[in-house]
Amino acid sequence: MFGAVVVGIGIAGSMRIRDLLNPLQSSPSESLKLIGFVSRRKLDQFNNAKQIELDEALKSKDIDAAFICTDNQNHEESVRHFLEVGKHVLVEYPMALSAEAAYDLWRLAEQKGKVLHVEHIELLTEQYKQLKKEVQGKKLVEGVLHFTGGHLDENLSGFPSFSGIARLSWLVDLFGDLIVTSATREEQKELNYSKLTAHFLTAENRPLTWVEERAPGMKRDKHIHFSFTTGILDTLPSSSRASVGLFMQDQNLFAKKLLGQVTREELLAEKQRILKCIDLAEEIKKKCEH
Ligand SMILES: NC(=O)C1=CN([C@@H]2O[C@H](COP(=O)(O)OP(=O)(O)OC[C@H]3O[C@@H](n4cnc5c(N)ncnc54)[C@H](O)[C@@H]3O)[C@@H](O)[C@H]2O)C=CC1
Ligand SMILES: C=CC1=C(C)/C(=C/c2[nH]c(/C=C3N=C(/C=C4\NC(=O)C(C)=C4C=C)C(C)=C\3CCC(=O)O)c(CCC(=O)O)c2C)NC1=O
Repeated sequence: MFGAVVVGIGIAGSMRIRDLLNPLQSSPSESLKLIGFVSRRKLDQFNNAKQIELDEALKSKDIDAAFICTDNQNHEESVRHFLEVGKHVLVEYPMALSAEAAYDLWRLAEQKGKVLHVEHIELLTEQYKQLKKEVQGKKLVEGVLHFTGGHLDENLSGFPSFSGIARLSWLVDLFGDLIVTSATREEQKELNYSKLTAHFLTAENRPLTWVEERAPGMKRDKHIHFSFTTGILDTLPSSSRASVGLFMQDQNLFAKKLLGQVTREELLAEKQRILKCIDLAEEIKKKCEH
């Protein structure tokens, strides 16, 4: 059994507590046991889970793993604290808000011999799995991925190429290695309007564009326009809900890693994908700031 603590009780943290208390039957998640949660608010009890102080969680011999579900801005610090005291860590994406911090945290995890797992539920949705099937084997001519969503506080969420890393993760998982050719950022501060546009080239020199647009009240949505040599794909597959919740799927993956049931090759491929996306996010940020 691995004792677990959840840090940060917002949308993601609440779902983590729910899933830790109700693991999927006969799945690796049954090897995780919720010991308590850490929150800055005084909550005492949450779904029968017990609130504990951060210091206590870091010291506790009953806790083997921490689920970091705080705002992006806090990820680096929390991940570092728990790795330093020899705990395994699951962190919600993005793992950090700079490439330097991300590489540093992986090094620390390896030094300590602990699992560092970054949640990427955007790759686990039925819609994405279907999209991946539709794209597989096709040759890209050019493509656009346009995301819209509500306003995010950048002090908490970080630069949009990091808070929007799930879109980068789609593009890299679909089309392989990318290089950033240019990136711009448009902002109307008084309206909390923000639009990031990044241009890439694939390894086959095909152009890809990512737009991340946010404003108060803007609907959370994604649009694609992918031209292939065989035709155009401009609607995302409609998809049913996964029979196993996304956070539960992710928790199973983490538990499998703790149990040593994931091969070195798989671990390495995942780490490389995550760092590749973080590198792109960093590169986009730099280009926008120039
Ligand atoms: N909501 C979702 O569907 C998904 C969220 N995520 C990621 O999960 C993380 C959290 O997102 P949400 O739950 O949506 O945000 P949220 O704003 O609902 O929750 C964040 C919580 O962390 C708490 N917090 C911040 N700093 C803290 C600290 N130092 N100690 C203890 N608690 C602290 C905040 O008070 C808040 O309750 C983000 O990194 C986000 O990118 C990832 C995938 C999906
Ligand atoms: C209803 C308000 C709502 C909020 C505040 C919300 C927040 C939210 N959803 C996210 C991703 C995500 N959120 C979901 C799914 C959900 N997330 C949910 O909170 C719910 C209810 C679902 C279920 C449909 C998925 C699948 C992702 C991964 C990125 C994606 O594919 O869009 C993220 C991570 C950053 C990002 O990728 O943009 C945040 C902060 N999502 C919401 O839907």
